[in-house]
Amino acid sequence: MLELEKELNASQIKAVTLTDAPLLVIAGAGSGKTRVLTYKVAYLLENGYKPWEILSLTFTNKAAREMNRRIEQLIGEGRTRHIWSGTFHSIFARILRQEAANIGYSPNFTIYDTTDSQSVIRRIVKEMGLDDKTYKPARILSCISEAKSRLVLPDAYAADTAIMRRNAARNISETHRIYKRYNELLQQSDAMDFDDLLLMTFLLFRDHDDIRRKYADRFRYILVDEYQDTNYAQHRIVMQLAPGGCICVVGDDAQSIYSFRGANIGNILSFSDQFKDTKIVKLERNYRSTKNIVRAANSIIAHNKRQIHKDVFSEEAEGEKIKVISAYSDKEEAIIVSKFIGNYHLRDHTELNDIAILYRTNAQSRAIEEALRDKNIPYRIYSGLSFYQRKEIKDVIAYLRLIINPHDDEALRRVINYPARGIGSTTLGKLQQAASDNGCSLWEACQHPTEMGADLNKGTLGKLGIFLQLIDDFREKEKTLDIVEATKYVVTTSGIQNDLLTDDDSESKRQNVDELLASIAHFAEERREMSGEESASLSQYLTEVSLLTDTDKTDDGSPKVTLMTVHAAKGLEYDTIFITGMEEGLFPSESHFASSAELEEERRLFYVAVTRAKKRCILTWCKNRFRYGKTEICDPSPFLDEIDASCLDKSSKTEGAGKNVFMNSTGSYGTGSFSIFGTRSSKSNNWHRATGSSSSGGTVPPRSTTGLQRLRKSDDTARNVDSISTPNGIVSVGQRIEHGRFGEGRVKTIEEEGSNSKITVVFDNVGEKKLLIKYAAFRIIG
Ligand SMILES: Nc1ncnc2c1ncn2[C@@H]1O[C@H](COP(=O)(O)OP(=O)(O)OP(=O)(O)O)[C@@H](O)[C@H]1O
Ligand SMILES: [Mg+2]
Repeated sequence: MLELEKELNASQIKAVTLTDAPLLVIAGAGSGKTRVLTYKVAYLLENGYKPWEILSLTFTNKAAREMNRRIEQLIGEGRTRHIWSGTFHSIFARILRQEAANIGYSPNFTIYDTTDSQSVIRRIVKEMGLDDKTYKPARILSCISEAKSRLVLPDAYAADTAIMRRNAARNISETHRIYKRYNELLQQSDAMDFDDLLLMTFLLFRDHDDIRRKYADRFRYILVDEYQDTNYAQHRIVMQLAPGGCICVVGDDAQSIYSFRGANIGNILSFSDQFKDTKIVKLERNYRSTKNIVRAANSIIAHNKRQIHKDVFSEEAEGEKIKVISAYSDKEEAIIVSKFIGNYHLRDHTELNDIAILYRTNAQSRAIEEALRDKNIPYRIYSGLSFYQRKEIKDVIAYLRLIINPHDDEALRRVINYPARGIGSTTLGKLQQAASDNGCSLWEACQHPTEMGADLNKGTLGKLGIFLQLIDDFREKEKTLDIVEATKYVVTTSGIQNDLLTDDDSESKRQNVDELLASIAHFAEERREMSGEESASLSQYLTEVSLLTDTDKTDDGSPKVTLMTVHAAKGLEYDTIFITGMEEGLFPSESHFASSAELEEERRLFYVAVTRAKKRCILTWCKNRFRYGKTEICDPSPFLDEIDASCLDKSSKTEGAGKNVFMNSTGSYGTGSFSIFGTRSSKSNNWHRATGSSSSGGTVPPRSTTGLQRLRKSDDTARNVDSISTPNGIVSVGQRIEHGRFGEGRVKTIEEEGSNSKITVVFDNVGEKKLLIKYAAFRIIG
């Protein structure tokens, strides 16, 4: 049974229980918006709604999973199984697959990533004889993406004089033609890009009212988190699906940070104009952060002119002041951060999982990673989708994509001659030309090259035939094997395995391919648990991978510091937050010179960063930063001066950092490895195994378990014991000790875990603390 009164305040309860009118919850950071959505879903389920009647749209798929987990804790296991929950993109991909035939696609259409899309544009620019320095793929793709997210189709694009004038001024006046051709080629390849997942859904519902009605009737209630970051297409689809206004959206205009991707703050501001009789609930109490952090955040956002005024307040403790620390260089900045972490972990027993390091750009992570590795501090990194962007992973996935959709030109181009099989670029060029002349996919051109005008010699035709047979064989196998077995078969039979085995430098690539297999197995398992499906399909897996967001990656959950961009941190919370690179031109980024609107967006981003912290926030900047291949002299961020001075720790605002760093001289603690992919990397899984080895640490044992590792593994298993030998003598449960800082206390439990053995002590003055024996400074007093 749900006990709302115990878990929510009055405004939150109102937001949860109000279901007979469109509802807009507009509230500051940490005020419980996501919590309201979670309880609201549980409330709906308790009040007669069926799971499949609820559509819950979140910013990441991980957030959706977490929400479901919490709901099950509240009202019982299995209750969320058939809820439609996930990101806009993943939910609409699912609907589009079901309805694909109505828009000229097959249910197995491919989702092109940015690299695929840019490669198509590159080909079109060449085909049209345009200058590739002016018509840069990234630039053109962003124009197309902007048009799609505003639901502007190629003809309307060409007819829009404002757009055409703007493009002419930028010397890209042919963009509308590229856009048109780009859509044709994607359709021919049975492929959609990310923006198509929204655009096509909109068109599907617009042009097939029966289908729109089917979904609008099915979803009796729609919930959307982070509404301030929806774009126009998403906003319109929501309107198509909720004509009756059975909808609740939550958001914070002060946290709108995706306008560069077409997000429109106006969607939240105009919500009540779009939905008649909208009720608005404001939440103003922040439950996440200390008073000091909330005050600091308020003082930052107050500098923005465009905002809905809110009085956000906290009833938590006053808390620590915010530290501002300057470093000489980015390298020193990273060392300082790592020392602070070591110290917080050892001295204050802050869990590594409760610490996050944020930065404005991914490039900043390198120096920080290095410093953490030096200190043997394990970390996970949410950055880009580096694992799935690796060549060996993309190669395997391209084969998988071809199995599902042989018309996927980009996948075919990638593997037609990998591993090398004598089909060179000249042949590919001829096939491409034939496909282009006949308006068909490359796959079709490969099937009938001669008929389609590709002049290939007999030898080449033979090689091409073998390749086609190989893919056909894979397609057959996929019907009978489960997805892990099917992928293994592809890796061996395609020749990839052999290629990686014969290359001496391929150890890490082989590990990555293993990791891919592990991720597929994990996916299948999760699918079984979550939806009760017997076996997951390859197509489902590929959809999931192509729609992963930065924070969606899972890992083994072992204690690690989290590294990510501020954008990726949206919606998350940690005890301790470091915000690094607080420099003019970096945060705020250079774009802010362009307009005051850009500066305000950067400021909202800073507001998001600070409001992730529950207890502690440390801001760092450096005087010299290595950027764009050279060392630049930096000024501190103007944002630092915008923070209410009473919220800052004055003593920390000093030159250099030495004074603030109180790490022991060796600085190193614990041992072990780190996650390099930020995903389920074999290395991250091995961290526990490596723990307890010599303090030089940091090297990763190979995957196979050697005798030594087995030994370490057993060393690693924690068990409760009555007494343990320590550098301070033998300590037993019940004994009294005196600790250097915490004073006197009684030993409650002892966990033996090799070099990670810990004692839990109930101190007379400071309560219970868990201490790592190897570092704990204490003496036995009775
Ligand atoms: N009534 C409440 N009682 C106890 N804890 C609460 C309450 N409301 C919210 N919280 C807690 O406060 C924290 C912030 O809540 P939540 O993440 O839902 O806020 P939010 O408004 O979604 O924040 P953001 O704007 O960053 O997305 C969470 O840890 C949540 O569990
Ligand atoms: Mg939230």
